[in-house]
Amino acid sequence: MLLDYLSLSSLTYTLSGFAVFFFVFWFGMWFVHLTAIFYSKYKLHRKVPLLPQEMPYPGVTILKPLTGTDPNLYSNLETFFTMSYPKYEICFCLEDDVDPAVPLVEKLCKKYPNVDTSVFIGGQVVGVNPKINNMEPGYKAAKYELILISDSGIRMKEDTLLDMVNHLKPGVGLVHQMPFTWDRKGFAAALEKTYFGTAQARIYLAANFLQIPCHTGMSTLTRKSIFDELGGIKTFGCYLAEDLFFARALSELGWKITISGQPAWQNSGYCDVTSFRNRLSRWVKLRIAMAPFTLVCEPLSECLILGAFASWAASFLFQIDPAVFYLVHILAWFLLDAILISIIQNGSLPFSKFHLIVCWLFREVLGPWVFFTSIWNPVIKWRTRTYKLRWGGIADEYKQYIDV
Ligand SMILES: CCCCCCCC/C=C\CCCCCCCC(=O)N[C@@H](CO)[C@H](O)/C=C/CCCCCCCCCCCCC
Ligand SMILES: O=c1ccn([C@@H]2O[C@H](COP(=O)(O)OP(=O)(O)O[C@H]3OC[C@@H](O)[C@H](O)[C@H]3O)[C@@H](O)[C@H]2O)c(=O)[nH]1
Repeated sequence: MLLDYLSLSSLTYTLSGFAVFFFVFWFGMWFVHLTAIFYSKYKLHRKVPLLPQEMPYPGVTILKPLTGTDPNLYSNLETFFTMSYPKYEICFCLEDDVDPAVPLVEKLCKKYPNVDTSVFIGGQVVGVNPKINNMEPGYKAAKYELILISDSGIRMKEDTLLDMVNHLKPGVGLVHQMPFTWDRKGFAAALEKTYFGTAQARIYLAANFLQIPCHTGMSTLTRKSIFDELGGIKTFGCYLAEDLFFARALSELGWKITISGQPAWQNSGYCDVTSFRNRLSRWVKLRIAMAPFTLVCEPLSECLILGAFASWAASFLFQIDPAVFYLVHILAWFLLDAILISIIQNGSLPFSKFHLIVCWLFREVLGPWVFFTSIWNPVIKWRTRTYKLRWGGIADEYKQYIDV
């Protein structure tokens, strides 16, 4: 009898402990939502102020790693030639001279002879990260103290570089653009925009507000002297997630990190649900290897999963109807996400509210599914190569993978 009573009370205590934990986490996520909304409102899409006339704009070396082409590559690259910034050079880095991007680059260099450009072919193997290997020769030849690393799918507005440089205040060592997308047509494009404008933006903004290194390296402005102090970009060649390791190293040196006023306008010409899913899966694997706490926190921070646990906790602790709680939770989460994406878009979305609901629901189901299917397989495919990740984030090339 006494034993029954004791085991019952210890079960009750254990369940109460779990219920309290889920409830606290649930409250924490509303804090993340609100932080992201207020911070995005404060930080994004501010008018770019010009530097005072007596302060000349610093020169910027743009490193553009390219491998292969896509239907939007030419127009995306062209936006780098038409930026309104007084002093910059573009270093195109290509893996080999038969790369289909070579003729596009040559055509653009001919069309804009006044823009300072150089082309580096062949890269240099300094590690496993193919992007770093590709950029190494361009990095070594960089003329200017400021370096912008800009991925192939990125599109610039006329004042994007100006905006980024303006954010590189004294003490700031890294300015990055929060991933978002340029307006494109189709379901996959709407899905991508919804993901980058809600689930990812929420954590990205909250982490950056709290100065927790959370940086995706698709558009990164930094100082060459910092890279040099850390041994050059080759120091990060052993990682596939060179972006996060660089951000961490730089903040350990005491530099600040900030996001710029414009998000990154990703505009890859290949936009389909499968490649999007594969990219998310690659990123999940990187995150788990680099920040193992995401193994628990990431699925738990998903709307549908957290809602289920919080509904149970609410019914256990306060006898609230779990079905009603769950529905209200999902509705409130969606509304806050809708507010966030509209702030980041800074104008009307290129799809209807109905499409937003569909994409949002699809993403909310896709997110946990991608997560759980990714954790079982440590093999990572990135473009033409395959890698295996070790705990801590160091990668080994697995084998040459033939198909893209
Ligand atoms: C009650 C608070 C709960 C907070 C839970 C947070 C769980 C983390 C969930 C999702 C992580 C999303 C990360 C967003 C962007 C990452 C994109 C990405 O993977 N990029 C890689 C490739 O470029 C890159 O190498 C990795 C970058 C960053 C990974 C850092 C992960 C840790 C983020 C921690 C954020 C904590 C926020 C806390 C707010 C209170
Ligand atoms: O084999 C490769 C793969 C990629 N790259 C270049 O690296 C850049 C990013 O490649 P993708 O667009 O395929 O990949 P992602 O958008 O997922 O990259 C992102 O995640 C991984 C990080 O290391 C990157 O810094 C980040 O930008 C592109 O400019 C691409 O041309 C290479 O030069 N060689």
